[in-house]
Amino acid sequence: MANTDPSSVITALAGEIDGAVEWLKRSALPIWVDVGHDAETGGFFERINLDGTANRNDNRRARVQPRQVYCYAVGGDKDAPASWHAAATTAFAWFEQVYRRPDGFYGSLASPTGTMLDDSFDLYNQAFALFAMAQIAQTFPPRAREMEDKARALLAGLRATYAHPLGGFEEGDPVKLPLCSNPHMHLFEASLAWEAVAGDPAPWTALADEIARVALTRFIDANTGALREFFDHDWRPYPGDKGRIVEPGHQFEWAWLLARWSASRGDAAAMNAATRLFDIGARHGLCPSREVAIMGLFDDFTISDPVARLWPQTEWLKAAILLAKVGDPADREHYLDQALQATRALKKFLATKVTGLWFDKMRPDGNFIEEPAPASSFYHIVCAILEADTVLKRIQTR
Ligand SMILES: O=P(O)(O)OC[C@H]1O[C@@H](O)[C@@H](O)[C@@H](O)[C@@H]1O
Repeated sequence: MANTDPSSVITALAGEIDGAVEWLKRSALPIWVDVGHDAETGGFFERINLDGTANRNDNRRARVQPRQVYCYAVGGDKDAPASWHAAATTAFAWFEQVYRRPDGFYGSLASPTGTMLDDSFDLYNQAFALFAMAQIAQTFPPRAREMEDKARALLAGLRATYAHPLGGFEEGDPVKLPLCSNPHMHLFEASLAWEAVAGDPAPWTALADEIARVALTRFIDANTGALREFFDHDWRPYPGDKGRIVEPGHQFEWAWLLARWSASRGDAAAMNAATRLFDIGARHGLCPSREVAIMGLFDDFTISDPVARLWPQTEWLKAAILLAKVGDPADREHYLDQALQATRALKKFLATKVTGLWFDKMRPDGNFIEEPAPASSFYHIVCAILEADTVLKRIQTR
């Protein structure tokens, strides 16, 4: 699998990434707004069928709307059709109108016409609300102040009601177990996005630093270097097999975030943790025959779930390309080669008959499950392709 000539790896990687950018701009962004956006309500559909028609009757998860808002705010650059930015704006308005509860938190699930079906609090959904607000602030400067006020109020609410005494956040009020690393990962992502765009970055810097500390001291096992998913109320591994789950996609996703954080803070220990996470994902989380990242391991690195979903491939790519830039220069060729492998893995999932859609799950036998493409994966794809394009260009010009 490994390709050892550095210049040929960069050339191959640049070719793959150019192809991915082309696919994104010419096929994916157009179809997910033309077919995937519901002009009647202003929100986004959950899924597009593989024949290219919208799946209009799905209920809509709160996480999907802000993820799609991010895609069309960040993807709609100056040459983009006006409909892309318009879709981001109307979907955010729909999200606010439908999911926002009187206490300022966001509920979890709504019907296609906008009736709230499950208004329960989920930390995960609050993280994506914050993330979308940051991208709106970035893309639409006249709305920056409004978004910052809104995001600050949401963060204040989270701190007031859900702050965990040992750092990080609770899953519920009253206490709900297990505690989870996953929503913290997305809060970390949102805090880094806000740190870059806020008029007053201080609360976001504090949030990012707090989450990094909890990740380094609680989520990551000091002996193996692996990051777990589920915890008891003292941030110890949750009892039973649940507490032993280690997801390769999340090893990569946290590696990317901790590498970003470490580069901005000059924190060498965090960079070591990030490279170790990457290494665990790459050593134990890749299927040699299918050449893709799989869903689940246990803490002894045996396989807990051999299915390969699309999103871990995007996280593999983001972490590899960034570590090629900010990691140990002696390992650059290794990371570039990993980025090339990840790009090729991602491409397998994008090979649908109607261009611009994707398969979400590859079975252990290498066949994809034939099912509608979920909108929830788009944010992973957009972020990975834009990150790979930007970082590779920086690597090439230095
Ligand atoms: O499962 P969906 O909604 O497609 O989201 C895709 C995935 O995104 C990742 O960043 C993680 O948070 C996963 O736990 C999640 O499953």
